[in-house]
Amino acid sequence: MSIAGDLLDAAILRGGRTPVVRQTEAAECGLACLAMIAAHHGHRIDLAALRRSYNVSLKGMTLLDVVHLARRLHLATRALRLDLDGLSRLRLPCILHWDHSHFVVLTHVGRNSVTINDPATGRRKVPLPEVSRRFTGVALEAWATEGFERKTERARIRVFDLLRRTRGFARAATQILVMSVFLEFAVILVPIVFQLVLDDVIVADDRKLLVTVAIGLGLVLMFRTLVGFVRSWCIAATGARLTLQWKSSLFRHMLDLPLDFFERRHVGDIASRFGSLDAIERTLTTGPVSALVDGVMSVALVAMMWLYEPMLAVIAIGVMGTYALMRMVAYRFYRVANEQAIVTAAQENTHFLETVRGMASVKALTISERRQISWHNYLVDQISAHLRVEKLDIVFGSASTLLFGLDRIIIIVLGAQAVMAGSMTVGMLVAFLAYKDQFSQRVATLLDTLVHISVLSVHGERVADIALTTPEESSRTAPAPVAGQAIAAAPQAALSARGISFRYGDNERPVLSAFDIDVAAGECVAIVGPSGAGKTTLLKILAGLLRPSGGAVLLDGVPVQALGLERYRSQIGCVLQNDRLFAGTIADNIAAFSPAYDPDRIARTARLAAIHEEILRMPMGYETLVGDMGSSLSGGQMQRIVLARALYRNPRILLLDEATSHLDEENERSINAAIRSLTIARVIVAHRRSTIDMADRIVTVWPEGLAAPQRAATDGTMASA
Ligand SMILES: Nc1ncnc2c1ncn2[C@@H]1O[C@H](COP(=O)(O)OP(=O)(O)OP(=O)(O)O)[C@@H](O)[C@H]1O
Repeated sequence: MSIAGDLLDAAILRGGRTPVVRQTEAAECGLACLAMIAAHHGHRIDLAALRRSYNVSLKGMTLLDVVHLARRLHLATRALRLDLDGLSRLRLPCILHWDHSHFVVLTHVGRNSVTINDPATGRRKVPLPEVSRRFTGVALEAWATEGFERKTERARIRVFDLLRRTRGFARAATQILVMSVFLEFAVILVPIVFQLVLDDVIVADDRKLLVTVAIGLGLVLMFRTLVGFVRSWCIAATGARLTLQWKSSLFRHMLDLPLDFFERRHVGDIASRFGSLDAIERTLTTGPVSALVDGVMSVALVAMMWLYEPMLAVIAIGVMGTYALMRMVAYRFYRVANEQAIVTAAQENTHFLETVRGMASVKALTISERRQISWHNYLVDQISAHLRVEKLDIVFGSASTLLFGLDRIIIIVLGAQAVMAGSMTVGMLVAFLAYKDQFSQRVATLLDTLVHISVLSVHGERVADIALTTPEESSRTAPAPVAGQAIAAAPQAALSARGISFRYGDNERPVLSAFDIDVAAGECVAIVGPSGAGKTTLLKILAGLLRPSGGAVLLDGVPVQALGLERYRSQIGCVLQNDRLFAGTIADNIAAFSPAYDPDRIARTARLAAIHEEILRMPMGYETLVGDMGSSLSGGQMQRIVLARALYRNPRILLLDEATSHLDEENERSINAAIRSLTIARVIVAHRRSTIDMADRIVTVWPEGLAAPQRAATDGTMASA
């Protein structure tokens, strides 16, 4: 989209027409379209706020889901099937089903083209032949009904709140401010000295005064350099402190977020949201202080100019006013351009990370060319978005050079006339010009700073997605267990789940409904069921990783929530389907990077997991380094180390999700024997007969909504609990 396009967006943002809301996650086009339509009718809601009221899974939304959410926003809807001719009769803006997997908002229908707001790429005109290829023929009209409120709902972080809560910022800001004020004295003083030199020293040929003035100027210069040096030092130190404080507390917060937060977002997007803190820090370290100083200085400089020549001062103020007006008008599209630059950078980063992580598949499928093309497209989007911001900067830079240059010429001409008329001296004119230049520069910088600070809200919105998501209740935040609810010290425990219900998104069918399971202390239960039935989901719920929408998990009869999640998890040894190792040694990984690990216990658990001998045969034994995410190990080795890691914790409950799926028969047999010999409660999700057979009992999970005869047909061999 061009600068003209940005201008259009900006105008629309002002005028209440249909703004572009960009999706930041792959599955969010439906949400973004609804946000656009709601904004058109006056309810300006951002995606973060919408996401909070409606959980969309990574699979995205169907048209029916869009209808349901529209109803919650008090928008009435009408779904239609139509051909191209019917587009002109639609009530606009409306949602079009696009490319069979995407939604866009139709805002205008012309003779040869239509205008759409595409949540993925922005606003554009689409020629009718392209529409006929991409439009699936399904449209959804939406309009405000009773109960619809014109309001603004934004889940964003107020950047100044961040500052208020930052330790030591107020003190550092005050120091920087005081030093800035000292520096500014020099700015006010120097033109007066120039005037003195021109009017008194040169005219009167006063050499003694010249020496005094030169010494004075030298002292001012030294003072300025020193204060400037200390000020820059303070700014750098404050910036570093802010980054450290903000990033570590945001990372801490992120670690406490529930697992489903990460399951619904791309890793590149989360990284980019995190990176938004850098942008906030860069602007806020100096922004508020320099805005304050520039503001006060502008007033002081106006006063100085007024003292010299009010008429010339009025001209300087008038030109400045014109520039300020121009920046205000253009602010909105500067913001839109910035927003696009950030979102496209996140998309490019996500694609990049995904490609690097999936390199083996890329090569095996010979899709390097296709990945290259799609990455190239993202990169072009990103670079053009940045280019748009840069072009805007160039436009403003040139406009200010032109305006202030003209202003200077006018003032020199009028000032020279005043000197010739005797109402000003040459020294006064030079001093006035120095003040005027400072004034123009200060106000321009002040406006730039204000624009940058306001654009920070874009970054604030992105950080808010992490910072405002409610953390799961951990032991740190959970109340201390009430008497009788503490975890017993006995090595064995019973696990049960009562009435468990779960769905991945508000728009998803339930995976589990009112599901019950009891595992007695010391018992081994195998969970079986067809693929996609919900076994992994159940195991994650039992492990305290997913929070069920209904029902409760109980350890020895005490609900998990009452125990505190972290305390509960510390009792559980868990091996998930795609469990990962972290970069470090094998010993570090088995001991989960505990600083005081017990080598004997590590060897014992590795023996149980049938990996001890293999580790000893490795070049550096337990000190062998494991690559990023376990990449230097075979799938089977990784599975056994992950199992050893789970056993190292001395768990009271062991949960295994296809933990032996990569193993050969012999290794599987010895692991099964080891697991059978354990005396703790075990829950094992398995497909293999040999693993299922070692269980004391089998529980079958059936896909929700599957009728009994279908269940029998799905798997006749499975025993039911
Ligand atoms: N993150 C997710 N978002 C949305 N839906 C999901 C997610 N993870 C799983 N599902 C869906 O939940 C259902 C149950 O998945 P689950 O992984 O629990 O099945 P499973 O019985 O363990 O399957 P398998 O035996 O193939 O591992 C599936 O329909 C799956 O598509």
